[in-house]
Amino acid sequence: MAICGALQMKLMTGFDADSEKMYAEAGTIASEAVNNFDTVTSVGVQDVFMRKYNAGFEIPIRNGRKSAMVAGIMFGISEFLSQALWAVSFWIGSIFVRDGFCDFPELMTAITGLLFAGMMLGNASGQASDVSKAKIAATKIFRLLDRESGIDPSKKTGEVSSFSGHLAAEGLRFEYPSRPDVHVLRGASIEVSQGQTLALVGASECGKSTTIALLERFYDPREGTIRIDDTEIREYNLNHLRFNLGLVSQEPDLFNRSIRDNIAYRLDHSDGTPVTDDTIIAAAKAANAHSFISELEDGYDTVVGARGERLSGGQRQRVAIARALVREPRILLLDEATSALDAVSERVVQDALDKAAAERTTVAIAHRLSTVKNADVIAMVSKGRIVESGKHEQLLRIPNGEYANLVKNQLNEATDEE
Ligand SMILES: Nc1ncnc2c1ncn2[C@@H]1O[C@H](COP(=O)(O)OP(=O)(O)OP(=O)(O)O)[C@@H](O)[C@H]1O
Repeated sequence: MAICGALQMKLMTGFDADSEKMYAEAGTIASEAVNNFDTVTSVGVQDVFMRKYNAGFEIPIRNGRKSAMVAGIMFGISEFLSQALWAVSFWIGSIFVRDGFCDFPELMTAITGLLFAGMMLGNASGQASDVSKAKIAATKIFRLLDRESGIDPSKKTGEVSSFSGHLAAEGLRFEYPSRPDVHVLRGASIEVSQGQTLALVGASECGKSTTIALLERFYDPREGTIRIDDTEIREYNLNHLRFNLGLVSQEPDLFNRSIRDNIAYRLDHSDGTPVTDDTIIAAAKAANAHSFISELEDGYDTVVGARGERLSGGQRQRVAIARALVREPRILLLDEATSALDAVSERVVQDALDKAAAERTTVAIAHRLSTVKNADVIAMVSKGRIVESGKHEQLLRIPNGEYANLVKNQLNEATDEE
């Protein structure tokens, strides 16, 4: 019976592991469809997602049948053995009593002991499928728990209340862990002095957002250093580092809470003291958000909905800017902060960003030349390297330069559109 149980567990571990993988994939498809509900319905691909989702269950169903078959056969064998044990024990026992080896009470004591042990073993083998599932789940959990990140958020040293804002990155080389063969950054170096604006420009996928991700320490570079105020960013306490960098990205994440909470969000949690209304309003004013917030029926108490769905793109972005500014960071990171907006919203948001950048060190990724032209330094990124850097006019003078070509192309596109 114990052998049956062990065999059942061994066979079913393989089936269950495959099924677990397929369930996870089907779950990913379902959550993609739900999270992108608007896109999925507007392009009418619900059926495609349904088919993919159903296809995800083909292997688990097949495995489920095999697994039920194995469990059934093994259960049958172990039940048969347990009943056979009764029969054989009574048969042999009766011979022992007949030949005088033992009396009847001794026989019953031995048989009861034997049979109960057998039944317990049989029951245990019935749990084999649960044991194999628990083994798979526990392996995943322990693998996750044993993983050590090189980026330690619990490090207590390196606390910093504010930066002065000098930023320098040198020789950055980086590949994403999920795609180690793709060399995203191949020795990129940038420097921006306190209070200046650096614009990162370049073709799609050349590594601009990745540079911002490294500055925020979402990842560490494989090679190279990033220094803020002449200290390597690995030396800073991670929370303090991020707290002092104001990040505004293309699609801001707003929480399904009031505008006030969304602006004050991280400050409330950092030292436990709530942010005053004056501070929130000052940040909203600096982000050109105060007037539209005041016009809402519930003002700063307006709940914005999941991911800010009750606000327009431009309004969401201005709340995100206010959230970045309320902490008064000395360094602002703008990752295509206006590229998802229409022309009118873009102007209002850009105006807010220009105001915010005026007193701060700013690293901005932007596609539109009107946004980058006035930057103190423009860095042209190409295939993971900075190939040109300087002011707009300087870069335009480089014969056949990449930035000059980019400008020419954008001007041609603008003329074609007219
Ligand atoms: N999380 C990730 N995992 C794996 N690869 C990624 C990840 N994020 C980006 N990449 C890859 O890294 C490369 C650089 O991406 P990155 O977003 O830095 O480019 P970018 O210059 O900002 O592009 P764009 O202007 O289109 O936003 C791309 O090939 C991209 O597919």
